[in-house]
Amino acid sequence: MSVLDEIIDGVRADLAERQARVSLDELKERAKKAAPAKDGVAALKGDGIRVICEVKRSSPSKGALAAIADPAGLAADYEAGGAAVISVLTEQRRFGGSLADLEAVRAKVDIPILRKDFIVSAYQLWEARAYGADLALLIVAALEQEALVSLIERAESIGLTPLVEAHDEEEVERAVAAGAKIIGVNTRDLKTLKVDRGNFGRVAPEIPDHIVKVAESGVRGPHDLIAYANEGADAVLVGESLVTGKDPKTAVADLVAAGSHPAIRHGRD
Ligand SMILES: O=P(O)(O)OC[C@@H](O)[C@@H](O)c1c[nH]c2ccccc12
Repeated sequence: MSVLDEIIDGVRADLAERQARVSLDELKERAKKAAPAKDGVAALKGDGIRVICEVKRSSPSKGALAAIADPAGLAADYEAGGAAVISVLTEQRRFGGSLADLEAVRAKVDIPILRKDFIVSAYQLWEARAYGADLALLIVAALEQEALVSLIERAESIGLTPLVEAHDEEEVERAVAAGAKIIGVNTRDLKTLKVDRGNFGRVAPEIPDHIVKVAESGVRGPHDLIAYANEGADAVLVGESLVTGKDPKTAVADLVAAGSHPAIRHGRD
């Protein structure tokens, strides 16, 4: 069984527990009371390279990264540094996240929020909306094509923008065929957990121009952002280097400044 399969088994068990506690109708009621979702595509497209900053306590590959006693405070620092979107990991077993983190971050920041989890059912999309997310991650490798198509449709119908994660050319093809408007290429293989930054440059050319391209994982600082940008990224998703560094606000500001440099735009046009 791959790491991804193991994670999804745990996610399904936790999901069954929540479903037994909170009915879908209750969740829908709560989602109706949430502020309308913000436009995820608009947040990630435009001048400069947009930076998505992640609230991430631990990972299957590295174990504990940072305690993050105050996820909302960290997210506020990200926002102050110029983040375009905050990513909140809500998976509990391997990443140490929760819906409570999502709720706390929502109460503190105004920019769009991505629910980062292993979404396998519409119930989790309703949860995302009910706890204030604007975007939701859908991982191609975790879903049959039919499920991917229907979760993209369902996400959009409730106002969520799906960020569809692919790892290779074949998964990009599936994401495009399923109607993704934003595709993230994860340079970490979720089956082996290895990061190969070169993967973005190989896979990104397969993504049609009208689709927003996000480079995920392995950004240690501005030089990695610039490399991804020169390979066509509209945005980067950064977790570990921000949560393990000393000053997340300055680290984000440095990334945003690097991503605003005119030379990058020039290289891309
Ligand atoms: O911590 P990093 O290397 O900066 O990576 C962030 C993000 O890309 C990574 O957390 C991630 C990408 N796709 C995922 C899917 C599930 C869980 C986590 C992820």
